[in-house]
Order: sequence, then structure tokens, then C-alpha cells
Amino acid sequence: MDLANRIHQHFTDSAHLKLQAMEVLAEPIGQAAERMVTCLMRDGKIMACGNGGSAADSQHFSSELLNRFERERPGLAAIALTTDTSTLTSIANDYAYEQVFAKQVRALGQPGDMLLAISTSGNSRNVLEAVHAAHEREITVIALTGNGGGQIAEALTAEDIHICVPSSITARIQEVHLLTLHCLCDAIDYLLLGAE
Ligand SMILES: O=C(CO)[C@@H](O)[C@H](O)[C@H](O)[C@H](O)COP(=O)(O)O
Ligand SMILES: [Zn+2]
Repeated sequence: MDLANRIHQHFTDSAHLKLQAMEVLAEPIGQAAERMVTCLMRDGKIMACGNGGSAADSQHFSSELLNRFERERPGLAAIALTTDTSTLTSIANDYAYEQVFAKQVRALGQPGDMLLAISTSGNSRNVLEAVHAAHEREITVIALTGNGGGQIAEALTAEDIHICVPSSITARIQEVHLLTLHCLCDAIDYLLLGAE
């Protein structure tokens, strides 16, 4: 396959997966948005975490709540647990990389907050540990995964919401994750501000 065909194939695969994911994810995405609005309106906050591309997604999402998405509104309480290199490196150095998000959840999280746990494999240990820490603090989890959800799916409770992309290809899963996060941002604004 030459380069042009490879590129065409990526676009085609990504487009097909988004249409397939729409059928199964629209409902949990809507539920997650409603729960996030309830959390925010009760003065809760949304903490987000993930590794690599999912760390970038965590920061992308939190910035669009703290600042704005597409409509004018006051900032909303969100924080990415992936940005403070002094915190991340000291926890990893003094304890273990597995604890870099969980220790922050235990320190910052309050009952009624929410954790957005992003992992394409569903198996990243530090995200899994953050899920456990959230449950200890009576924090509901929105898990954004793929690959069947992995160990994170097994750790979720009936109170949590699982948005699992029906694919095992990391890049394709991430492309649906980004669309999902923008759907969440739009839905939150729609629920708070009404239709434009
Ligand atoms: O962005 C990519 C691949 O597209 C990578 O950086 C990817 O995020 C990293 O391999 C992560 O460590 C994968 O972690 P996870 O999504 O399985 O939790
Ligand atoms: Zn965005």
C-alpha cells in the first residue's frame, strides 16, 4: 500500500469507527454530561487524568471547562492531574508512578466531585489506582476507555459511567475520545445555557 492509500485508510477507518461508536456511546455520553452538570452545580469539581495522548485529552477537556468551549459562560471547576511536573515527579520518585494520580485524588478530591479517568487500554495502573482512590472519597468515575475497558472496567461501580470505544487500536480510540470530550463540553453548555 503506498503512502496516499495508507493515509486514506486511516481517515476511512476513523470515520467508520466514529459512526459505529455513535450508536453505542451517545447514551452514556449524555448521562455523563448530566452527571457532570449536577456535580458542578453542587460546587463539585471534575478531575481528569490519563497518560500520553490521554494526558493531553485530560488537559484539553479541563481547559475547555475552566475557560470556555464555544459559548460565553463563567468558568467551570475542572482540573487536569497531569500537569504539575513537581507533583508528578515527586510522587513517582518517592512512592511509585502508579500513585501519581491517586495521591492527588486523595489530597484534592471531596465527596461529590467527579473523576474523568481516560485510558485507551483500560489497563494503565496509575489511572486504575486513581479510580480506586476516587471510590474511597465517594467520587463518581466517568471512565473513557477502549479495548473492552480492561481492568478499569472491572473496577467501576454501578454509580460510575463507562464510555468504552469499540476498538482496540489506540490512535482510533483516541480520535473518538476527542470527539466524546467535545460532545461532553457541548452537552454541558446546552444543559446550562439552553439551545443557542
Ligand atoms: O498517544 C499515544 C498513541 O497514539 C500514546 O502516547 C499513548 O497515549 C501512550 O502509549 C499511553 O501510555 C497509553 O496509555 P493508555 O491509553 O493505554 O492508558
Ligand atoms: Zn477541544
